[in-house]
Amino acid sequence: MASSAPSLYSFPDAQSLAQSLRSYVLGCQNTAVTRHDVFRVAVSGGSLPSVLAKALLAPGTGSQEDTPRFDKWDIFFADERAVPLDHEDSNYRLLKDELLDKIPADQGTPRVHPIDAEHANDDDPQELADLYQEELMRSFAAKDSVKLPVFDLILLGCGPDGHTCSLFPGHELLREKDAWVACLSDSPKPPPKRITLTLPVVTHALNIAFVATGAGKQTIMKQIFDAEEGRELPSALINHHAGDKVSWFADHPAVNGVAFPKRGNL
Ligand SMILES: O=C1O[C@H](COP(=O)(O)O)[C@@H](O)[C@H](O)[C@H]1O
Repeated sequence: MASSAPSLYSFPDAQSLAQSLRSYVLGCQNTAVTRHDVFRVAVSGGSLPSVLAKALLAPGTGSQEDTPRFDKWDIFFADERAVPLDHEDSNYRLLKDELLDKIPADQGTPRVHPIDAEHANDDDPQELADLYQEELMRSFAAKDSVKLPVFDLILLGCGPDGHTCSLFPGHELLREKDAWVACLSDSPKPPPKRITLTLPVVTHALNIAFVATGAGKQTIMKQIFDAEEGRELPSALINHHAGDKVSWFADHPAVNGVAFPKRGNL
């Protein structure tokens, strides 16, 4: 269990949320590039890619610290659906349409590591999970002894049921201790076959950010932050295990009525 609490930022509108998310992500980028000349980030699907694109594609101040350096980015996926990369359910396709295809040429080209269902047997999502774990091992394990990958940043969404990545409430995958990447064939949210980073990998990241917007998230946000019975929700487990490494970027409608202390600025 982490010793300290996550930060919950609340913004009046999409514009101010995007501005703060930009500062946060570029802060993580700059620290990572200074430290090891690469920024290793995992990205979710759902509502996250469009908010991230709004943050990163906006004109910046022109200062060095406010400039995306996509040539230094290694982009991985926090979860993916076992569908072709051009399928409308693909998280890769979503990120490509919202962000990757719109990056200005002078900001460089990221190295993108999709979870590509074409590389595995259709009926066997475990094969796809194994292949992606090998991809992570190639990227993170300079030595054979790396126990868990250390992402510089993992960007997460939170579903109205409290799921994050493809880790769903009450699902046995929440007890996974060894695998870096896991599969499921019984996702309660369609499509059923999915690949996901596991809880130990997510909580091992240096920084973890959730984006949760809209009144549709209000009930689950109260459960995650205020209610005893919400403690076992996947998003709450990440708060619990990663503590102050976790920052939530929410808008006012999503956190209306949440008692947990909220901040207005980074
Ligand atoms: O199915 C998924 O849902 C979550 C949450 O999506 P949101 O639209 O409520 O933000 C998302 O983070 C995940 O990547 C995706 O596969």
